[in-house]
Amino acid sequence: MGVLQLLKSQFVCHLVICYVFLFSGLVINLLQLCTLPLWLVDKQLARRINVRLGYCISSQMVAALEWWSGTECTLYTDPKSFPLYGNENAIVVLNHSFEIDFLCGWTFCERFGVLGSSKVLAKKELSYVPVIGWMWYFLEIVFCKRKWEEDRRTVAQSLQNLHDYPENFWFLLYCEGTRLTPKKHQVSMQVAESKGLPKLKYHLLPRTKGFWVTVQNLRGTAAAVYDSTLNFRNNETPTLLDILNGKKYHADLYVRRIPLESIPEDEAECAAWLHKLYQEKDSFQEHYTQTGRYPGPTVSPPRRPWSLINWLFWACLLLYPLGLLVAQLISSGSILTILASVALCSAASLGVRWMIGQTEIGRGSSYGDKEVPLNNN
Ligand SMILES: CCCCC/C=C\C/C=C\CCCCCCCC(=O)SCCNC(=O)CCNC(=O)[C@H](O)C(C)(C)COP(=O)(O)OP(=O)(O)OC[C@H]1O[C@@H](n2cnc3c(N)ncnc32)[C@H](O)[C@@H]1OP(=O)(O)O
Ligand SMILES: CCCCCCCCCCCCCCCCCC(=O)OC[C@@H](O)COP(=O)(O)O
Repeated sequence: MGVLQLLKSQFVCHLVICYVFLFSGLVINLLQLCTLPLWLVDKQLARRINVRLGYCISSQMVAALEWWSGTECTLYTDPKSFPLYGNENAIVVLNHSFEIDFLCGWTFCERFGVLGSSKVLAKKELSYVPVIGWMWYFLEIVFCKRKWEEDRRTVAQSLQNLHDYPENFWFLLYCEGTRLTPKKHQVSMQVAESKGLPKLKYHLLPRTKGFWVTVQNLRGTAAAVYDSTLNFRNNETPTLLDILNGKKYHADLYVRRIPLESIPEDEAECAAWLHKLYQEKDSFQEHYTQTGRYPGPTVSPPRRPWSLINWLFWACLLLYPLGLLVAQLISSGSILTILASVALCSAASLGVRWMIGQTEIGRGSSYGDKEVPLNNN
């Protein structure tokens, strides 16, 4: 292990990274709150400011992936579609098997200049996560309860609100609805069987209603669906803690651009279209598993310095007062103050650990792992 790698695995480094993330995040959340009155006066300006404030938070996690862990990203895509990426609104359909797939998604957003404005159909529980979840309120992220009867109206309304969004955005949709586990796969294949659909080897059966409602409500706003399949080389399954430890990975992303007009408007036809898409995704995954690559040409969009510059800015801003505080604390010699500070730091560390836990599949929801009573129609 090299010196740098040893340094990256040190707990004190993780504490510093997490301290900067947490405190800058809370400061930014506060600034976002201050933009509330502006929404009434100039909504588009408020949105643009929030895109930049949001960037200051999410790019820190991207910086951890790109600059701290040094993870590399290769894109497999049609060269004719490449110039459109980042220059149009799009719905991104991504496989959901990795703990950091959202982070790799963010990295690609960063490289195509749409990180601050990127959107997702996210489970409601994530809106309560401090920093990230709170930031999402101001970025008009669409939340769902994964209960169609409750979601159908709210999701459609939130999507409609994006019609006049002033910046290009990618809207991420994990149609599988939850992360893949052996149990969830088994249950979802039972559902596939009951619906007379071919079984999928690498994906859960996609939930079609969210896709249909998204496509219908973003017609005229988004130009295309980007069908995306993500994998890591050498069968690796990275976690956020691995990234914090500075472990390097290589992500491969296969993207096909599908014009939105080619997707059927009728709900049942749209559902059938999505099922077919997932069967194709399964075959790309099989190809990757067999050969270690996807079909077609590759390109490695370069990482940009902005995420690192942003992190360095917040680190300088926050580490200096922290240093002064620690020095003052030690020189004060007050055991009570020192104990109170240690307790505060421990609470903050536990809080961040809980946030990291939100990304862990082992701590995931039970959504989709219950046997469902099936009627064969
Ligand atoms: C590469 C570039 C990347 C770019 C990245 C861009 C942006 C990044 C931005 C942010 C990054 C941060 C990421 C944060 C990640 C957070 C992600 C999540 O929270 S995922 C969870 C929430 N999202 C979803 O669930 C979306 C998919 N779900 C749906 O669309 C659902 O339909 C729904 C709208 C949520 C409604 O849920 P509900 O449970 O009510 O679903 P359905 O009505 O669809 O379910 C009933 C339906 O499904 C059949 N069924 C039953 N059991 C199963 C099963 N186990 N598997 C499959 N199907 C099942 C059942 O028979 C019913 O069938 P039918 O429709 O025929 O009636
Ligand atoms: C600079 C780096 C600092 C790192 C330290 C701070 C880490 C803080 C991390 C907060 C992350 C919160 C964003 C969580 C996004 C999780 C995405 C996700 O994958 O959600 C799962 C859902 O899709 C489905 O849920 P399940 O039904 O599988 O359950």
